[in-house]
Amino acid sequence: MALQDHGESTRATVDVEEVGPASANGSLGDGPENGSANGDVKKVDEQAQVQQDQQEVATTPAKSGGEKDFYGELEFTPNFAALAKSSKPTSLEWEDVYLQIKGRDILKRISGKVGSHELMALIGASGAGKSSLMNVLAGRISGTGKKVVSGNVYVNGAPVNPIRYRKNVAYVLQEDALFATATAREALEFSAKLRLPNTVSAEERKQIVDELMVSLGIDHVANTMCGSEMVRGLSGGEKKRVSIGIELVTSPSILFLDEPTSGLDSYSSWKVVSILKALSRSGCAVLCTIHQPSSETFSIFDKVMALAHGNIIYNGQVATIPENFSNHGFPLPPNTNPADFILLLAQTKKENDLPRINEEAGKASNVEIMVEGSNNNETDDALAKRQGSSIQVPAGHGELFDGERTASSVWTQLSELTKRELRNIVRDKGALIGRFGITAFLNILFALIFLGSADINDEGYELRGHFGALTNMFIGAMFGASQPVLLTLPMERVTFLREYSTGSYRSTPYFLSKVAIECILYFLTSLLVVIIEYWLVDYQGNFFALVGELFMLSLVSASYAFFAGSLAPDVKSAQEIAPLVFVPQLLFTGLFVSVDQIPVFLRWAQWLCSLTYGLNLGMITEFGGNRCEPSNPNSPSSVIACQMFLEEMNVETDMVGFYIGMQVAIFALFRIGALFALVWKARNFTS
Ligand SMILES: Nc1ncnc2c1ncn2[C@@H]1O[C@H](COP(=O)(O)OP(=O)(O)OP(=O)(O)O)[C@@H](O)[C@H]1O
Repeated sequence: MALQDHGESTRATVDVEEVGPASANGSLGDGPENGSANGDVKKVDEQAQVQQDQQEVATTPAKSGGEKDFYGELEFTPNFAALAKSSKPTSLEWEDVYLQIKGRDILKRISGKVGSHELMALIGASGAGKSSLMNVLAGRISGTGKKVVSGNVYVNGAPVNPIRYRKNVAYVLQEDALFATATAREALEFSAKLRLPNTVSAEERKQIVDELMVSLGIDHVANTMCGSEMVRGLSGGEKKRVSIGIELVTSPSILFLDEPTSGLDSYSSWKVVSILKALSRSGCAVLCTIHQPSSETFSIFDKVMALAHGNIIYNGQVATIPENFSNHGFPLPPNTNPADFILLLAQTKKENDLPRINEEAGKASNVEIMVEGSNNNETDDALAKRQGSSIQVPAGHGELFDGERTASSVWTQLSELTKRELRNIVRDKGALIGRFGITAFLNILFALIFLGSADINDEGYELRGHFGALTNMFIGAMFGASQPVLLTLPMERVTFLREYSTGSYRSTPYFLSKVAIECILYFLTSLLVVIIEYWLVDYQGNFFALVGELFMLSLVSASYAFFAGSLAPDVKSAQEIAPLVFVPQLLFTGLFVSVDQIPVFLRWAQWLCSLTYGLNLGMITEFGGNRCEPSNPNSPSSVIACQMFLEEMNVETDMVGFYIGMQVAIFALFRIGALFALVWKARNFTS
């Protein structure tokens, strides 16, 4: 059957007389890109006409469904004319993309194209390979480990290595990885401040954010917090539009979206896809995976690629689906949503019985205009090739991670991140009340239980009670500091991964901002604990020494939690890992068994126990020197008894510096470990 050759009404593309030997260049495999200076891209001289067309398309509000569009009456006409001025019209083409994971063929030589000004949907049953294809094209999967990747990718007709090109594309994740307590405006401003070069003035940034909020239809909720499961905030559709806006601040020319409508009702989905259509009209090539779109939403797309079992079953215009399938012996029943029809076919037919309809097959390849001297449309790679230089980028080593390249300075990153963390503490009132309220409640309870236990002048004084009160206070500080981190980090981590992987900031400012805020919080909670307990329990040591020791232990305990939270896939797993880290600490303090009695091959673990060092310092503060000397001769307390107790507990009063040094070392070790764990996750971050 002869496929119809459908015109591309909105694209600014031109046929080329000659296309260079593509397979040698822009390959997805391990090989370097070493294309020639000539021959890859054929330039044409119709630029002026095409650019005029592009401008017209860009300034025309997107229509979202023609006459069938009953939502159209609601007059939602997003317009990204402003973006059209700053983004470069770009097309994305891929050829023979192959992906194998653990010996299984996931993508079987897929070819396709999404032109500038085009919106393409990637559909297919679950597991068909949609996300995999998009991740390969977006440079988020490389041929390392058990993955084999090959194929060619072209941007504006020039071969590129997607991993190298990754920083030029925007990727909107399925999960809205938004900072819950930031407002919609703050989320966009944060992205603009950290991702736009510092040549962009504050006023220009504000204008970009303002225009985006209007275009995305979120200006009316500008000051509403994004929200989360714990914090009330934006609706699902509004959050998705904020997520898109965050990526749009950099005026990307290629936009990928992984299931942008998942979890949204049909009107919200329609609105999001209408926005994508308008975006494509600004010159952006937009590709998104989508599950079960309504007919109205599906008809907004220009093109669709349907996958099944890693193969294309349809690649072409949305409008010609009925005709093409009918020509292949699969007539679309009347009043059927074409997307549902394709998905049903994909899931009910055997692999060999499925059609392979490809409108692009056999067509002369189209490439976007490239003009010598004017780099308007040109990619870095294309420029390098035109100039005859070769680019060698081994798969799996995007520059983003190797150099942690960011647009803003480290100081800007540190100040923005710290401001955001501070705001988070103030706005998340539930967490704030919980943190200080629970600390106050528990320590009042402890103080009442151990009321006067540390009073060495009391005739009923018992060293055991004094030590018990002290131990309880330190154990409380350890768990009090680690629990909030274990609960929040796995949730916050996805935001870090998104922001870090898009080059918003480096890892060090992120960690420093966290530590800065922790310092404030842990100092205040430690102070609160000692204020409550000091006089009620009647501790003997220096008030500020006890505050400092609890503060140090809190910071180190949070480091363990940070490490566990960085490794754990979710909150539940983090909670499950926590006992592994904290319970052994109780055993190595010497509370239940002397360390000398623990088998030698396990004894090394004592060196990693911050609780031991913290408690040793606390014991020196409470029982060291002549602090056990009572003024009441009837009290059983005595300096000698305390010294013997310290010896029994293996506490050396002249090793204060060592105990502090070990706390600092453990703090650094686990923080750096967590940092590596997070950066490693960010490197492998694909969804
Ligand atoms: N890291 C991996 N290890 C093993 N198999 C994988 C991995 N990533 C993807 N796959 C497999 O590749 C196939 C395609 O997955 P992919 O996520 O691309 O499908 P999808 O079409 O996007 O599905 P969904 O709509 O459910 O997200 C699936 O069978 C999946 O199990």
